[in-house]
Amino acid sequence: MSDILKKILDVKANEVAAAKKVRDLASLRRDVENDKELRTNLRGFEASLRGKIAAGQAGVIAEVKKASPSKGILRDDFQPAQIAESYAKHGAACLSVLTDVQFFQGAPDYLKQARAACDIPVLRKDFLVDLYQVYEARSWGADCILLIVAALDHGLMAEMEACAHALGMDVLVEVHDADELAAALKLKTPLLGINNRNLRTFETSLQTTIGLLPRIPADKLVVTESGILTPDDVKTMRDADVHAFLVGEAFMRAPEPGVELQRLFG
Ligand SMILES: O=C(O)c1ccccc1NCC(=O)[C@H](O)[C@H](O)COP(=O)(O)O
Repeated sequence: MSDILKKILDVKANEVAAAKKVRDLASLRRDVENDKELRTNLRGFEASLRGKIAAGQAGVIAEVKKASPSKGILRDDFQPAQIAESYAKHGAACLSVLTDVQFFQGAPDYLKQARAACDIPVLRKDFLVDLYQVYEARSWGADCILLIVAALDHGLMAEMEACAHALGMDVLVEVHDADELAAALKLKTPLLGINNRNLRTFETSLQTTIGLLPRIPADKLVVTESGILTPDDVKTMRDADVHAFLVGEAFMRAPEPGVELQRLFG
């Protein structure tokens, strides 16, 4: 495991322990399961991606991310609601909102603000290490969670997936290599993210996605993540039959993120 991932996971374990002291898992779970609004107010993350792709378009998961460990601050004028509106207006299928505070300068409130400003589904983008965070995600309105194979014991990962599905959320499982892919394919979710960022060097290579494609069954929906910066990058992926994208930096650095989405994806 890379040093940065180790550091992030330590922080997450501490955050969960602190949150449980305020409200324990049983109580959070009860609140989420008994909230009628939360049981019904779901937007269908996978369905939104598939809808765009069926219409011949790219399924773009547009990220709301103020900063990152590799690049520092990406955007000074950071207004999650405005960014979300811009993405939705210019054709994003879904949003990805960073809720991590320490490393990405995200916040749970940003997820709530972004979701309230549009009608497209939202991914809680964070490093999930405990069932508690799955319930948290739904309590904040998330329609989908991210499970990172490199960060999780495989038994716990399956348990978190089952919990998310029981709450009506979709699950995006993320891999970086063939071993992680083998573990991800044991899950039920059809949403398979391939992250092009090497977590040791922070370098991105689209070959990470391309190289894993032959090992992926046809019923999986591949999402290529990280390092999509130009229309040529998009073309490379679409030529390889990859039509779903998770993009952050390229949009965050643009004056109007949604306009940049349209420029990259046409
Ligand atoms: O973005 C980082 O620097 C980073 C560092 C360590 C772990 C994860 C990291 N990023 C998470 C992501 O997956 C990206 O935010 C997402 O794929 C969008 O990538 P990009 O378009 O390159 O901003």
